Amino acid sequence: MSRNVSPDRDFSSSGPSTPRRAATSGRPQYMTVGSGSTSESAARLVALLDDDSGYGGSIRSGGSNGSSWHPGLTHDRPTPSHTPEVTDRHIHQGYYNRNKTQLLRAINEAVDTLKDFQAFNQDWPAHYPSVQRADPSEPTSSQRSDPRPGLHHTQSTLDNHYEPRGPPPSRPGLARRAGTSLGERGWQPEASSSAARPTAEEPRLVTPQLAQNFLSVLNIDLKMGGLSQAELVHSLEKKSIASLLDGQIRKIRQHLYALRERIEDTSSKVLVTGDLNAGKSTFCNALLRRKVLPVDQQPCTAIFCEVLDARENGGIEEVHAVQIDTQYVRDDERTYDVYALKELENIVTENERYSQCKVYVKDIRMVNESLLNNGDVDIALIDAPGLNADSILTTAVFAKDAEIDVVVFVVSAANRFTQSAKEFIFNAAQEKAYIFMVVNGFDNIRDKKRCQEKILEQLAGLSPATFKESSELVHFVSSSSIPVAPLGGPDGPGGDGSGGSGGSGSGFEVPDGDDDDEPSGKHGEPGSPPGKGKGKEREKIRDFEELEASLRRFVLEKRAQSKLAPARTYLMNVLRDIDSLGTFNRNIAQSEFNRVTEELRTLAPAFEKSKEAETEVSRGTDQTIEETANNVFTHTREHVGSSIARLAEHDFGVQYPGLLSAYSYAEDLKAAMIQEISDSVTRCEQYAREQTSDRVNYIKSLGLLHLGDNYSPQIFRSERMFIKRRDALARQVDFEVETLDFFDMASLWERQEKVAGTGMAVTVAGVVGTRLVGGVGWVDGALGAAKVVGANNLRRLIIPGAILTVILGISYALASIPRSLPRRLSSKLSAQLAELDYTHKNALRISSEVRKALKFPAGELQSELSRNARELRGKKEETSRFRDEAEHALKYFTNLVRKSGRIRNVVENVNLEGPAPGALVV
Ligand SMILES: Nc1nc2c(ncn2[C@@H]2O[C@H](COP(=O)(O)OP(=O)(O)OP(=O)(O)O)[C@@H](O)[C@H]2O)c(=O)[nH]1
Repeated sequence: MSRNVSPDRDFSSSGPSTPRRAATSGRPQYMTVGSGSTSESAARLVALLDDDSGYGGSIRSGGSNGSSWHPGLTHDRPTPSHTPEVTDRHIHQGYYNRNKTQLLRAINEAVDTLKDFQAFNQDWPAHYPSVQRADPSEPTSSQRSDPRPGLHHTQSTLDNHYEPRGPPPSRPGLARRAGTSLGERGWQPEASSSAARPTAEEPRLVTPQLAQNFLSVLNIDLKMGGLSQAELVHSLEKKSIASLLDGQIRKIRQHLYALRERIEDTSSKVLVTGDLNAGKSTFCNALLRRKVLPVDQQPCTAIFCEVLDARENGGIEEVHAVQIDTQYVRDDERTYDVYALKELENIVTENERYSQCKVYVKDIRMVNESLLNNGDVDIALIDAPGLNADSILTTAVFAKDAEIDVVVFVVSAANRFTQSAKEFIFNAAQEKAYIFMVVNGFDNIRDKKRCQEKILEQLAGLSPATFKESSELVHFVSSSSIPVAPLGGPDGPGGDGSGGSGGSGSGFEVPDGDDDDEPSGKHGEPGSPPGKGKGKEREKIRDFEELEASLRRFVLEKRAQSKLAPARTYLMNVLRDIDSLGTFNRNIAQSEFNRVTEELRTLAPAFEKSKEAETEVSRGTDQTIEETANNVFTHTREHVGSSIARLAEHDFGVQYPGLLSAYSYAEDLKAAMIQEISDSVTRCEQYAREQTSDRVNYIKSLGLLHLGDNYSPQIFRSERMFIKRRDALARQVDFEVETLDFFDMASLWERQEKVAGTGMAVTVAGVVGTRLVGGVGWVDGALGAAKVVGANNLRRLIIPGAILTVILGISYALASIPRSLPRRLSSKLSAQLAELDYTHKNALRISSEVRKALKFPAGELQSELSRNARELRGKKEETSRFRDEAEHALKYFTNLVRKSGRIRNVVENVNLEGPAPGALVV
């Protein structure tokens, strides 16, 4: 094994770990390892450094003596030539830009759509699907509540003829917004703006299985009080759901903004990770062609080091060490400590104080060569600590970060995949699918073919996708073979040349030319033939350049996937959810529109009919009331009047006990007469009751006719009529039985005349003969008798006759008490009743009670009908409003579905795959 160095480089003066400075010239120094001749790339790099890089100008041009490092990064760098690789990159970039533009446009449209949706959701709370509860028979809260709260109040009874009815029959619900079953069980829509309305039947829409997949990003996360989401959706007010949905949409919008920002960000992050001491830092330095990160044979990198273009830091090269638990903000110096680049070595071991450091360095390479700043995308390299039990988790988390576009895994060719490496790759492969593999230290391997086979064999199991693309993604290189400029520049103070294991000491370090496959680490051993070493060296550099080209392609391609794919996926989810929710709501709006339109079709005539019924019933009941009251009035007058009139003839069944008890007889008779009058009134009342009951039933029948089952009048109790305003005849009638009442003077007088005539006739009969017989009246008889008997005889007859007459009269009067007393009493009673206006008053009382009794159901029916008409009017107006709303919602959601579909088509057509990695390289 020999170490061959370029003859024009002086490296003998210092060992590999000693900082080197060009001994003889001021121009950038470098060392090369190998056959002794400069490799093509190294030569190009040297030429570049000498002529173009702005390292302070070429020493040949006699400019600066090169004592200071002036990476003229602010100078224009030459436009790269259109090599196939560049063309490939441009094509990739073209794909990327087109996809990026399409996605950005789609994001903006989606954001606008979501904003609209939020606004619409305020007016028309969107329906949100929920899984129906297990027991459909269980009433919903809305079903539990009375659909007619207004009817629950106790109706104050105006009259005690009526009893409050039982619970009202259920009335058809008012117009409500409810979805229509779309088929399968499991889902049901919720009412929206009609949130307070009862939802008698909540249709199911899709199966619970589908429900789980229904919404992904618009899914409202409801985790409260141990209730399931479905239960919560049920228990929450529709407005609450709408506001939760609003919150969710806001979050989605924010996420879309973040994605948009990330898409617009032209930088890309590459995480370089791998086993301890696998050569990660060496690899990063090789990519940068500058010894930026400290390299040590002992594990040294303890924190994440992100290498960024110094232009992002105002062109200043420095290290920002970010303290643990601090969020790095470049513009806020409080979030980090500033160090010079050369101090990086001390910082990277500092994992007690710092969590990461940002290393701002100037790019020394041409646009077409640089990975860091290649003209298309600014790449930030992140050198991770070597994997071990402690760091594996942190690195895995880091690798999963959405900001990481590409994971480069550095594996030692000699050690192959360790357990930590396997674990990491296996996990990262789930996330990233492709991992860029750098099998480093390949120069140390003697049986390269076997090593390659072994590595690929292991990789096949760890990341099949990467294995499949291994020609593009797996590279066997020797990072330490790549010439790197020292930290301070090729001739700067930091150029210690330790980047290559066999670094020789000039400002630019070219590692040793190990041409042996032995895993020996014996770099730079002298003795190898110079030609062989040179060829091998060139080969290593070529291998590395191929790696760089692949990595650039991979970064560009993966950037598309890592930046655009999450946006695309998320956007697709958002749009799918908008579509699902839009379709769900559109269908509900459609069915609601159909339902309310149909409802309106029947409501209009029902409303007209209700108005007609109101008038008709009003007229009908008024007439009935009047007729019935008049009928009862007339009946009462007639009946009571005739009872009074027939009092004298009425057999009250009161026995005349004789003269001695005549007075009590008279009292009994009087009471019986009063009773009879009262009875006649009672009969009239009974008649009135019957008439009223009949008419109440008639009114009820009218109610049933017009209101159907919705009509539930109070129960009429006819026996409760006339309770308050009873007839109080006994108390009103006030007359004493007088002696004269026992004698009917008129009839008595008439009778006496008859008796006197008879006596005279008897007296003179024998005298005057038959002449007297034909006499009609006692006066005639007397005159006749006077003529016959003669005046003297007659005078003698008068006294006994008169006595006889008186006796007869008295005895007659006494005997006729049972006949004359009723007459007398009845006429006295009649007179008093007439004075009291008894008949009329009772007729009025009874008929007015009838009127009142009938007015209640009539009024009740009337108010029911008015309420019904009012309700129908309200329902009609409300239904019209719902129809307008539903129509508006239908239009909105139809548009929403159409729009989300259109945006989705655009997003779907964003093909992130592009051409296969390297496919375009001819
Ligand atoms: N022969 C040979 N040695 C290498 C190669 N790459 C790195 N080395 C050496 O391997 C040792 C470790 O290199 P580093 O770059 O520090 O490794 P690392 O993975 O960054 O180490 P940690 O971050 O501390 O885990 C150094 O001595 C390097 O010179 C290579 O390709 N070939």
